Amino acid sequence: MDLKVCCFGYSKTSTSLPVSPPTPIRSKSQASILSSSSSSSSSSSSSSASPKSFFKPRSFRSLPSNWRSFNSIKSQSQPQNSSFHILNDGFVLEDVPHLTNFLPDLPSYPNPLQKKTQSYGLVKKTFVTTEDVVAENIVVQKDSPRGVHFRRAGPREKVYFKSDEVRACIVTCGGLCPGINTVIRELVCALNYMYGVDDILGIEGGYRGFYSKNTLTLTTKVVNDIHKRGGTFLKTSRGGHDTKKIVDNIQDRGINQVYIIGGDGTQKGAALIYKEVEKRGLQVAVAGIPKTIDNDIAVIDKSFGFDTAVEEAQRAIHAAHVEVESVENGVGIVKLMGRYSGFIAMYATLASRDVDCCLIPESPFYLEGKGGLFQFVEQRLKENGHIVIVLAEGAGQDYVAKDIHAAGDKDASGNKLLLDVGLWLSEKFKAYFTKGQKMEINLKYIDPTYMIRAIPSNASDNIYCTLLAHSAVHGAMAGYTGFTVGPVNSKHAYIPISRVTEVQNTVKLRERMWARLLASTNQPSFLDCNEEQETVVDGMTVGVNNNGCSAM
Ligand SMILES: Nc1ncnc2c1ncn2[C@@H]1O[C@H](COP(=O)(O)OP(=O)(O)OP(=O)(O)O)[C@@H](O)[C@H]1O
Ligand SMILES: O=P(O)(O)OC[C@H]1O[C@](O)(CO)[C@@H](O)[C@@H]1O
Ligand SMILES: [Mg+2]
Repeated sequence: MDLKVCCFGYSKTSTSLPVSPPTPIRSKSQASILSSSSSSSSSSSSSSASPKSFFKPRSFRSLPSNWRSFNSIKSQSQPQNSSFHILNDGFVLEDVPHLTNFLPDLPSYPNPLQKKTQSYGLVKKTFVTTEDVVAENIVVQKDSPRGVHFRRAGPREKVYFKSDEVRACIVTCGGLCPGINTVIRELVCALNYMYGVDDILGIEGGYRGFYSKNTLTLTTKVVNDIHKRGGTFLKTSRGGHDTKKIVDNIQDRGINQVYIIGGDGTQKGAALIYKEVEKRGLQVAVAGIPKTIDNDIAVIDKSFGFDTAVEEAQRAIHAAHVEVESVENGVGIVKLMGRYSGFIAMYATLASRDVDCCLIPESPFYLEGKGGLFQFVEQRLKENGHIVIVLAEGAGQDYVAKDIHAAGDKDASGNKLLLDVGLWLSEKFKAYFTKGQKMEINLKYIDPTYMIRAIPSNASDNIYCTLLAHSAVHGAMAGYTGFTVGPVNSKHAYIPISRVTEVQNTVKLRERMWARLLASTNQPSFLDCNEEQETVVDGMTVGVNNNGCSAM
């Protein structure tokens, strides 16, 4: 047989996973707690319907002569908590867990979308099959291995929940982002309109809300207008993740589908909840929906709200440009969000064309001397009479901390609290130009960070949020769990949570987008041009020749 199947983290078979005996039922949890011995009036047995029999070897090409070693593929990404299915032509499926992995006798039912009266009645191919996958890399070389794939998101022929036995909950955690309310609204509508679920709870105030607050009842009527508002209808918080208390609460309330909207920290919390649910043998699907204004979540094309944020940032940049154009030696500084990732700053700069210089966390800069920021600003002021600088809030943090001897404080989730680099830079410019009597400058510092984050999502983000919500609901109803949804090369996929939390998405200085930005602003790269030396770029040490170009 020419099929290689490899599993990491847990076994795909049911034998190696402990399944807890049924625990006493306290509320609606009857449907939520199924032991391996449970049986019910299933329309089909899970052993044939469960997604274990996918990717039959006959569906794939035979071994190419220059097939690279299994290890090289495995080492590209090796999630702790997902299973790999590797075929010998270099095809890798990074699969997401399924409830039948630890509840092998779980009954399945025909998907209610099969009814012709439902919204999907006319769709040519209603259901995504077990063989539909999404490729992580679409730029490939001839004869290169087929690489990593994820399961395509969408409705499945069989579901593992009866509609009237679903008790779903939704929680939002971490910072705000345009579009959260749209996701909440669309989760409720998708559950209700497509799957006939009418028992949906809102967990208020982030993870801590599971154990410290009463729930809200969410109906399509309650959420009808919330997408028109910024923020989160369910409120949010940082800190307060206590896996045991959260899962106790899920169990006590009889919740069997958990939709978790949040950033990288939230997704790490979701992975822990999934693991605990699995340990307890509960029929609870855990679905993560990635949210981050910083666009710092790996694997997915981009995060929802990002487009809206970039669009809104234009308004601030435009205001800065108008201000500095109208005075002599105008210096405009606009600070945008981006703790470790400068995507908003980079895209807003590229979109605007009014920006002379963009500073991001990934690209260290310096002020004094040849190739430094002071020299560049002075030159642009002499040439144009004004300059606009866009600054991601996480840029130059080490530089600032060293300069002002700041201690590294943290927020409730353990994230480093940032120093105000915009204020710091403003003072530095004033000291250099005005106090140093070089020239009188007119400095305007604009900090629109929270204004950008607090607005409702724009049209394209609204559509994106709808797709995310639908994908999450289809996945949970189909029995998938411990997954995150998101577009990979513009096709929505189910991605193992661990895969999106192991690294952060950052701007890569050695990729083309940053080069496009440098070409567009014609700003310095801040690589030291004076001598041949080594510098750290994208976490790698590279040689830099005396033109400031990478020598590798
Ligand atoms: N490593 C972790 N393990 C478990 N829970 C975590 C972890 N990191 C963060 N959390 C929890 O996730 C929630 C949100 O985390 P955090 O404040 O870091 O925001 P986030 O989800 O990363 O979103 P963003 O950074 O985009 O605002 C908090 O309740 C926090 O306790
Ligand atoms: O002040 P808060 O709400 O903690 O959020 C600030 C942080 O949240 C983020 O928007 C990420 O969600 C960062 O860009 C920012 O540093
Ligand atoms: Mg985060």
